Amino acid sequence: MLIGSSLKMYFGRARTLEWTRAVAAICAEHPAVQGGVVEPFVIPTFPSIPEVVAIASDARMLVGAQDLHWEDSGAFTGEVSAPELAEHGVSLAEIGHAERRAMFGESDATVALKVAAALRNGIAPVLCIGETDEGAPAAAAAACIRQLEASLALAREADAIGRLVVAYEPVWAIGAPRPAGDDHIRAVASALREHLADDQLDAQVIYGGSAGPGLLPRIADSVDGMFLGRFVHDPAAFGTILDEALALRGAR
Ligand SMILES: O=C[C@H](O)COP(=O)(O)O
Repeated sequence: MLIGSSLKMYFGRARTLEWTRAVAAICAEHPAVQGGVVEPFVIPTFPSIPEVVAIASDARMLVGAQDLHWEDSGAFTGEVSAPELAEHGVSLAEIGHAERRAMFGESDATVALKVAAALRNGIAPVLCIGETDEGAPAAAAAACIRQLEASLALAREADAIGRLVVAYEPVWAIGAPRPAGDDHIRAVASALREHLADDQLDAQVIYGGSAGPGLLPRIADSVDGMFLGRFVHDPAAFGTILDEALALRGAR
């Protein structure tokens, strides 16, 4: 199970490091992490990456970036390349989050460029997809598969291989009081898993969107992990979800 959180732009440097130290301390002691049941990750803002990598690596936590540019170098003021992120020890990069699509004009075309850039640089894309409006699971799954394939178009043309994390995040469930319904998540995540089952990319499907303690046991048969936000701002909640993952492993 891949379980982690994007800190978005919620915290400054001090709180980012405080949160990472607290979660790293939990992970360093937790049998779910140390026993290999859970691979934890954290995705801080760009400037905090080097300090977060230093804290996280001792606790077997992966570190991600919240975005990257699709070119490997050049005159792209304000952007950050995949090769530079890799130099910093970043192994995941969030691509196409709903907030970036809605507020910063990201399209499936730019997402496809970024996914290809991540894969060619050995960084696993955390490719965020999800339907915009609440509706029937079958329609949501169809929309997500269309978005997924559009986002993978260039990687497929390049015959890319590597790890792919698909973060299923229904847009209507992000920043909400509660996650999407269990049956909805299970139906869409299962369809995505089935779609990717024989893929040459090594794909995992994780769920995000107002997720917190209590959700994983209800959807664990359909997902490979969780993409957490506000509901793990208290580090103890991260520990609770690790407990849940461990209990699920024990139950199998
Ligand atoms: O990156 C995480 C997701 O967008 C979910 O955030 P949220 O749990 O705060 O809704």
